[in-house]
Amino acid sequence: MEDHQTLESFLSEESLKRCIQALTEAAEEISSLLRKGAGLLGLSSVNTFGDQQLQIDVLADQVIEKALQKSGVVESICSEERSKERPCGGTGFAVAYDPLDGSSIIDTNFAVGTIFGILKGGSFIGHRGREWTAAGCFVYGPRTELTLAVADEEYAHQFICIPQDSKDATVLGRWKRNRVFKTIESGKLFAPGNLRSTVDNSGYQKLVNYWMSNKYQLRYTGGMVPDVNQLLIKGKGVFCNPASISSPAKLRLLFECIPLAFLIEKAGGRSSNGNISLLDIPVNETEERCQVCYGAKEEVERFDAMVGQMFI
Ligand SMILES: O=P(O)(O)OC[C@H]1O[C@](O)(COP(=O)(O)O)[C@@H](O)[C@@H]1O
Ligand SMILES: [Mg+2]
Ligand SMILES: [Mg+2]
Repeated sequence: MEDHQTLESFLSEESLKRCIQALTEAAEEISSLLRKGAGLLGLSSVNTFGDQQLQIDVLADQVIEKALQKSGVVESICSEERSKERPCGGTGFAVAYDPLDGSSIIDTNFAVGTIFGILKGGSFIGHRGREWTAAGCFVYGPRTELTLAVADEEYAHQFICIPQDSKDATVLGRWKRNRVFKTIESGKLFAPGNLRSTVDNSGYQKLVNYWMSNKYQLRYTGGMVPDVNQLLIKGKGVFCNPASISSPAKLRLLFECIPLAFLIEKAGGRSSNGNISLLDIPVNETEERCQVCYGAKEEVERFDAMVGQMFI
């Protein structure tokens, strides 16, 4: 579908519109920083998860914070770089985000992204993804795109940022809908994260054998945003990142796993931690990590049956 509806006319609720406008402004700035190669080489410090941060991780985090503060509709924020929830100067929403996902593949010039989740109120703690207002991800590749799902709207929607010369164009008017994602079918495409865990996760090893002997096509970049987003675009396949004792869960429940589950389930796919939907797991702490599987119903059911949640 290419109806070119603007993001501005797609969003009907005024305060959500302001929140998403802030995120798109930030994404345009991050995309321009990435194009210039800003902050790629310098290491900054270590975040609350103990990950080494690049300067660009910290820059992207600050760009988003500033934009959300300006919006006036955000009560609290937290991010992968600064994981404690803190006030953001406005009222209306709590926003959680991974400012730059895929830091380890920025130097290779692969596609990377920003992931976000939005909930009405002041905190994510105690709430499940099913209660969220919206979630999405920006993809910074040859094109800058937004994949967005809103609780009150059906399906997941892709918007492309089309730079416009006209000074009159609103920021949201620059984002044009390109596709609507309604279904994820079973299809022979697999994106197997944390493969090292097959060493001591025999269920995952069996699942990989199943994919190989059934001639699935491997499509994995090491960036969660493009690796999960491709399931929507291709309308088929499976992504997973399971855990084992020697290779524990890496992905963050609040900043990465639930937002992408929100998108995938809105598009007719399934998500799981090996047992239940990621949208049914209440956030107890902003730092929680989780194993994940996303994709077509049958693929996620196969993951639950073969891998399950033994190592969570
Ligand atoms: O390279 P690894 O350790 O297997 O991990 C891959 C995963 O790590 C991530 O890069 C983690 O995200 P960050 O870059 O935000 O830390 C995911 O995008 C990806 O799926
Ligand atoms: Mg990440
Ligand atoms: Mg990150």
